Amino acid sequence: MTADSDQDETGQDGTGKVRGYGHGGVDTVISVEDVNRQAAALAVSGIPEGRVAALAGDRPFLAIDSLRAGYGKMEILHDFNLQVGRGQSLCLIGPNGAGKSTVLHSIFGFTNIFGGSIAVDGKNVTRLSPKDKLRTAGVAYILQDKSVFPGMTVEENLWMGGYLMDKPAQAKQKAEEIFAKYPRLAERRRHAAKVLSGGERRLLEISRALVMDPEVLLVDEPSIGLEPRFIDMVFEILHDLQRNEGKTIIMVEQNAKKGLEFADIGYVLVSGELAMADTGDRLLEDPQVGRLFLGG
Ligand SMILES: Nc1ncnc2c1ncn2[C@@H]1O[C@H](COP(=O)(O)OP(=O)(O)OP(=O)(O)O)[C@@H](O)[C@H]1O
Repeated sequence: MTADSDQDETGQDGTGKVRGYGHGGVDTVISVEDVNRQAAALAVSGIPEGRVAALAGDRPFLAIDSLRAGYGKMEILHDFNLQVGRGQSLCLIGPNGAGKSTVLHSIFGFTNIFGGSIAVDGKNVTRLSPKDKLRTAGVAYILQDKSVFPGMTVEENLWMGGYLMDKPAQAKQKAEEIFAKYPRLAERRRHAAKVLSGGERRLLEISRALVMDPEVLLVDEPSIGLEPRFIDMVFEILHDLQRNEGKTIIMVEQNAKKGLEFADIGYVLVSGELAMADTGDRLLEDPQVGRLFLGG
């Protein structure tokens, strides 16, 4: 939680209530149960035919078709579809437990797939291992908070990002390119990762994924645990990677307002099903999204 607010960056205040991020500040309080009940009603009407494809433009770069996936024998995603064009960004929002992170886990190969397919640049990658997703399909997964190796230096953490490269020298060269781009990391290259601020640590997590030069970044909760000033910094970094380096970004973000402001495409996921799909801007203006996820 921040010093000047009694809610954390997810909009939850520790009482089981979700407090909104209305444009003029917090203006509604709605219970988690109410969010789930009302969100479930959203899923009933479904998505207009062709909407998912239209949002992704002419040709989807990453496409998920009728995916059924989960953990063990439990199916979490039911006939889930997603399409994103090359260089686009997409943000998944929705109630707790809706399956948002499971979408990222499934793309990267962390779940059991019961049906459907995942393609990157027209190639079927549904059953590739995480290692091959990274090495051959160019998909990187940026873990939630606390994934850096705290006792290792910043540069050692970056080199670890290249552990799948054929030669260690390649990872070191890529690390130098990253240091040139982010002086803030370069200044701290021989410091242990544990002494970094929250924002610097998130920058290191993102940078470590960049060592393999992926085309698709799966970003799980980039704002989690960060002070507001660092949240803005992290979104600016992601924005730069999308706009200036052409990365395709698929993100899960509890701070729905930030996520939808950032993303070209927004999806609302409810109980493992796609309930709404539109541009990020239009979802931000949608009264139901506003009431349930933005606080009024
Ligand atoms: N590794 C796992 N093994 C078994 N079940 C899991 C695992 N990870 C998630 N789940 C279950 O899958 C469901 C969806 O979880 P998921 O984390 O994808 O939801 P989410 O929408 O990202 O939620 P949140 O916003 O709370 O992070 C939940 O019921 C959760 O308990």
